[in-house]
Amino acid sequence: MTLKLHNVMKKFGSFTAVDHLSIEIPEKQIFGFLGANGAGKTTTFRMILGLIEETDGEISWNDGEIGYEQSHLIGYLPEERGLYPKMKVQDQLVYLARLRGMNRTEAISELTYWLDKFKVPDYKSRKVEDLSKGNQQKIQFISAVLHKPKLLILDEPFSGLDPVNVEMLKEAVIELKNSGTSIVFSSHRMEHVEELCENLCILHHGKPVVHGELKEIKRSFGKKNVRVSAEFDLEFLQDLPGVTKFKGFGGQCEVQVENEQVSQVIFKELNGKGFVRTFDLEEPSLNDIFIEKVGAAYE
Ligand SMILES: Nc1ncnc2c1ncn2[C@@H]1O[C@H](COP(=O)(O)OP(=O)(O)OP(=O)(O)O)[C@@H](O)[C@H]1O
Repeated sequence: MTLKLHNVMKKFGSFTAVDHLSIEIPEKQIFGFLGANGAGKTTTFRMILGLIEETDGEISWNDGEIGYEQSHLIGYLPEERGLYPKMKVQDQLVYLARLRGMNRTEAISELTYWLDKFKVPDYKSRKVEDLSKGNQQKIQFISAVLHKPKLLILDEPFSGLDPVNVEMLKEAVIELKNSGTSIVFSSHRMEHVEELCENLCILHHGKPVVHGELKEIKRSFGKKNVRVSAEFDLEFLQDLPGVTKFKGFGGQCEVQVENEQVSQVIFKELNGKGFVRTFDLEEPSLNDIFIEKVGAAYE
């Protein structure tokens, strides 16, 4: 059940929020959707869900349209969290599950599973407004997955969560992927995307500037990072040709190099200057790639 967006465009008046976006979201994978504030991520999710209509282009799932029936196979965690504050957690989750075609018994069995998993089994009879923001978010996540969707769309699922809850949610996302759910999530945190996704897209002013497999994106970026620790001053490295960024001081530094050959030049330059404790050549981080493709234009 591949989700395909072909030349999708969304205009609000004369403003183009999403501009000729063509992406494929493979099934049973976790797909990362990145972009600075206002890049068009939420707008894209809303079009996939049919909450707003695309101005142009096509969105298909398994080569068909996403109609009422398919919408029951989708789970959505919106960016604006919205639960009924006065309702008790179990009543609310059962209500939302029934809207998606589940019966009460199934809903209770699923929600019990998830509340146990999130280590909050005793929240069933508590009102949503009495829970902390992070715990409300867990309940909202449960409401998005209770009906066992085939496609799960998560708009910034990790924002506002403490590190323990981030880990818990990540584990849940991985478990859902392993059970065959296709997942798309947006995030501003590159390390989450790096850890969870095989494929991703970076949007910039509504246009995809990077799209594809994470491994291939890193490989084709060309630039690499060299991390050095030595018992002598390394600042001279910043003046070498092919060194594009330098961070550090004294005997510790991380430099970005144009390509692998430059790292060999650095290695030779270090030779004979003193004791080198570590020398590591690393792939660029997704953060490096994001800053180069998107950040530079904002700074
Ligand atoms: N209903 C609307 N009417 C007019 N403009 C809109 C509407 N919805 C979104 N926009 C504009 O479209 C652009 C993209 O917004 P969107 O919410 O999709 O961004 P985003 O990538 O999700 O951002 P963030 O990371 O801040 O959540 C923004 O400039 C926003 O102001």
